[in-house]
Amino acid sequence: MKIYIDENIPYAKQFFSDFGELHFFSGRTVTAEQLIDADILLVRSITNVDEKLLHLNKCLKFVGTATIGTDHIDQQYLQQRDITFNSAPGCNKISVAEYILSSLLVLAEKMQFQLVDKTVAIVGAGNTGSAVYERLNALGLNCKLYDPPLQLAGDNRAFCSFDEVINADIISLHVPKVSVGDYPTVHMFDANVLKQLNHKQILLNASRGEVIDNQALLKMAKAGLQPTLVLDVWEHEPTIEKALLPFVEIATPHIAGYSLDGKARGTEMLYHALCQKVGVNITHKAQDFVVKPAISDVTIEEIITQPILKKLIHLIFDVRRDDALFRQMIDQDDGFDIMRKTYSERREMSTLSVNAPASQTQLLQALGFKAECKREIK
Ligand SMILES: NC(=O)C1=CN([C@@H]2O[C@H](COP(=O)(O)OP(=O)(O)OC[C@H]3O[C@@H](n4cnc5c(N)ncnc54)[C@H](O)[C@@H]3O)[C@@H](O)[C@H]2O)C=CC1
Ligand SMILES: O=C(O)C(=O)[C@H](O)COP(=O)(O)O
Repeated sequence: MKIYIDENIPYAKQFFSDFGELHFFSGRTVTAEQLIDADILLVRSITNVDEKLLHLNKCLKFVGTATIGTDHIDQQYLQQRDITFNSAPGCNKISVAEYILSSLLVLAEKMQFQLVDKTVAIVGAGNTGSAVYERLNALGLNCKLYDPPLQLAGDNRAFCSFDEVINADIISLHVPKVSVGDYPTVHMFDANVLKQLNHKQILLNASRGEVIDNQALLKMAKAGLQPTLVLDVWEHEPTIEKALLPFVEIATPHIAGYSLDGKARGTEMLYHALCQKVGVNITHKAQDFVVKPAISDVTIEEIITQPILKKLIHLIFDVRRDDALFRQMIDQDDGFDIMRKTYSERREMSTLSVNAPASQTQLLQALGFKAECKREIK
């Protein structure tokens, strides 16, 4: 069997060598000619899998994307050709939530506010939105969820209106890219919605760039009216609107989901799907391949205040590192993609054991750490 794999899928050799001959390709430039004899195709989000890419291939049986998002896959076309498709739902939801947490802690320090005083609207209450909710709710923010499709489907959590979204102190976007149907998300934040926001609010987008009309945002920013912006995703990646950058407080090149753990989980999920498709037993586990973290234990002697939490989170992941590097790299040819390709190892909070007073373990666990109980503070 010939298996064609995006070169940026980690641990592909370890997981897929048993299935046949592996061929690696560059996700942005792969062509129909290259894939002519592929039996299995494994991609990431930067490869559009459609008729244009697959029309020369007559033997493809399985397509997998090691990502949560599936907007780059023409699933109807794959269905027509009877090609099995699997994605990796939720694989990197924790990384996205940790990106949001780091960003908010940085902004809270810089702008001198307490998270607990803020209301946050989470737009999209699926895997990533819920992971964000769990963490921010544990920190005492007033969290509101906005997700009409889920609400309509009978999800029994409390949901808010769009009016409440645009009036929240913090708005965090966690929707898929959808351009048709009753609840499209492309330009959900268009000029009309953006003009209802103000400079006291914070708007974070770690979903897909197209959810915010970037030109309308730029216009607003040039007039000095934009909310504080955290943008991980951009319209027209990798050729983004660079003029936006000076107006963005935290800017990164679509790496919110880029922890090693999240990526490895994505590969493992495709491996499971392929084992099922081919009818073989699962013999490999991501944890056999993923290396130990650089920092694995820490002890906290006090009650966790916001400054202590910031230090703790940033032992593992500090979004300012990525923001600084991005601003340096974006002017290089291919800087957006080079930074993603050479992204230095980032781990999830779950790789850190925190030894803390017993009263703090519930919070630490809700934030995703391995919490170990220490004697209570007197
Ligand atoms: N920046 C990054 O590195 C990453 C970005 N993503 C993006 O985040 C998106 C969301 O991921 P998940 O939460 O895991 O997906 P999910 O499918 O679990 O949840 C998405 C939620 O959005 C809701 N939704 C859809 N249309 C909506 C609308 N018009 N208004 C409000 N809610 C709406 C859906 O009902 C669903 O509950 C992915 O589709 C992907 O595009 C995902 C992982 C990493
Ligand atoms: O999982 C998703 O959806 C994402 O957005 C990925 O984190 C994007 O990573 P690449 O597939 O572009 O490497």
